[in-house]
Amino acid sequence: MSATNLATPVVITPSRGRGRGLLRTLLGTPLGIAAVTSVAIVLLLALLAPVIWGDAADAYHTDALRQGPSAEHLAGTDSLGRDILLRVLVATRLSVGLALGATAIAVTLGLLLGTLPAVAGRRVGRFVAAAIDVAVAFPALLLAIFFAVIFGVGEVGTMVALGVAGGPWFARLTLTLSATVASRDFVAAARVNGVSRGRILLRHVLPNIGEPLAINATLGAALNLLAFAGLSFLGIGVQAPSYDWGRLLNEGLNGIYVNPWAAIAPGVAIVLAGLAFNLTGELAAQVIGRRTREKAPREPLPGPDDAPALPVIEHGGGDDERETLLDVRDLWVRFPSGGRWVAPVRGIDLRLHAGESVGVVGESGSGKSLTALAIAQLLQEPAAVAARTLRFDGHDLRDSSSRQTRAALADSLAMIFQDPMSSLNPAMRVGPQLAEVATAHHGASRRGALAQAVQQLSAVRIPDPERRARQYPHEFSGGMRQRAMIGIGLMGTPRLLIADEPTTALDVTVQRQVLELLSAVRAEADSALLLISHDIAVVAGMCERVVVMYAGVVVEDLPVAELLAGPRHPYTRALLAALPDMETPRERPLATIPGRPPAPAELTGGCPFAARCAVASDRCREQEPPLATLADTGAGHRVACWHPQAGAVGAADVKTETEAPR
Ligand SMILES: Nc1ncnc2c1ncn2[C@@H]1O[C@H](COP(=O)(O)OP(=O)(O)OP(=O)(O)O)[C@@H](O)[C@H]1O
Repeated sequence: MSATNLATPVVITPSRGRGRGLLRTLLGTPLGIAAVTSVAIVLLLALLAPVIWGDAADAYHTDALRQGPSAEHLAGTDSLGRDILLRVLVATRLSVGLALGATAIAVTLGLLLGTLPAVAGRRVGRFVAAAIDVAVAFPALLLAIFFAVIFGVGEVGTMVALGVAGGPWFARLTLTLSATVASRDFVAAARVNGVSRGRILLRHVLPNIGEPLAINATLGAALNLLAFAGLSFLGIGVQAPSYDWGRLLNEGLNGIYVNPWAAIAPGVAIVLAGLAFNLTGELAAQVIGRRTREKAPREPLPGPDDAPALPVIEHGGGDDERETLLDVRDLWVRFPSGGRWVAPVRGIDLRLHAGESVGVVGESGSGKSLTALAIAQLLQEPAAVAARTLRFDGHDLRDSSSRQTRAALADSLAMIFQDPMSSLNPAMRVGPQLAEVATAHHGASRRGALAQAVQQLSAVRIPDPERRARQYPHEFSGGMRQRAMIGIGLMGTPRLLIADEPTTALDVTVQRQVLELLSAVRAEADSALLLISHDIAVVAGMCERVVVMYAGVVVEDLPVAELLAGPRHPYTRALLAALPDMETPRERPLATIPGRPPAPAELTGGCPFAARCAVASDRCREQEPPLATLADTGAGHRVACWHPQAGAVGAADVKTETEAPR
């Protein structure tokens, strides 16, 4: 047994969440059955074997000394004629009990030590953290032997020794996990609200690290089982007349040439019990990891999974003769929810030409981000994505497992997220983060890539780029971080930039600068832009075309010029009419669209905007209108409405809160 194995927990940090019935689901898997059955057998033996076979295992058979396996003694007898199999079974209680006891001590000690820096003052905290680091540096086996001598050779002394030796590992784990949680915003908020350190630890930190600790404790128990057997084998652990598997193994090895089963039987027991604990640890990890996942509902998936693919369109609808860069038709995103499928994105049609800038607007929850993530192939299980056409730059994205498709996405599509702090690596300097793209995609040398990174930082208007390239993201302001993200996006040769609310986290002046920069640099690079925003004014200022989304569908797709002249869908008109301008009377309340968009699970089949629409009819409530070109609009203007409006937008297009929806 290696010293590093001894009571050294394997660190598993599972995802968090709550769910029901998952344990039952897991019991249906081979791993679940194996783990539960094996651990149940081990525990039952530990409980019952000494009661049932305790006396028989101690009985001497002077007529059968050191015998091999026979019908009477299945694994043979030892030098005093005692039945080896019965002794192995009876030893389960002591072996498992001591391993669990040592684990309990290690976990308790680890929790106490690991959380002390969080509750004690800074100086004490630093001292404890340093002491833990020093203790972890010692080989755990040597520590255990050292403590066994101090606490006294024997089962209790060795159990305490093993627990104390394993404590620093759990303390280090607790310290690392709680430091990660302690830096989260909800802990900072609790601190600002005057919550005491002890309460923060109990209410906010420990519940968030309990699961990984529990899993590692289970795996630690398996390692302690092996460690205890090892120490007993060395003569430090359990002393005669008591016996555990380690002692039986030691005794068996003395007569291995006469009866090999005397050594094999306790060896097998150690391996099987260790395996049972390991399987339980694995099972615990899976149970916790899967708790957030919903089971796939039995009902058929809504959407175009079995529908034939649509023919490729080289030049998208309208009069635009530019090459079609992105062609999305009938795109669906579905999630399992409460035993049903819900579809927050329901058959989106979207086309982008090379170099074109298109804005996607809509209220929160309309499916804008999911659409972008589905296009960039960033959605994972349990999301189910399907489309009749999903082509980008000549590649069928539905075949995202193909190497060429992945390479095309990596090189030609760049994504800029809402929060640059979470999309930049906090442990890496900014320059190397930009340089990584040049190294990965263009095989640039380290030095060459860094020079390109500095150039790019300068191109996205970051002052003193050489110095800034050597800094970490936390040393940048929010606006500079977002510029750096834009810089990263432009390090490759992106044909399409998808920017998902790129300025939401920034203040108004910086927002404007970042948007102007985005507009300028993408025009220079001749990249197309898909700008997602809830601000129709921003989109109108930056894009050639606007796609308006509502409750998972596109309700209007129109050129910006027609948006200003007067859109046709009542929702688009209401969005525009609700925009305040310099002439909006200050004494009047701001106009709002009363009500809220329906959640994906609340959709009933009619037009999703009907409940909030001033011109909705019975037909609207019963039948969902298709997205179509109207007789009096150009091919580049499509609307999904049974009663499209005309003319300039006015106050009548938006209701105030006092007006009830019809
Ligand atoms: N993992 C998920 N499981 C179930 N539903 C989800 C999941 N992710 C998103 N949704 C639902 O999908 C809908 C659309 O979400 P999405 O993030 O695309 O909205 P959005 O238009 O980008 O909103 P925002 O402007 O607030 O970012 C929401 O109702 C959301 O609750």
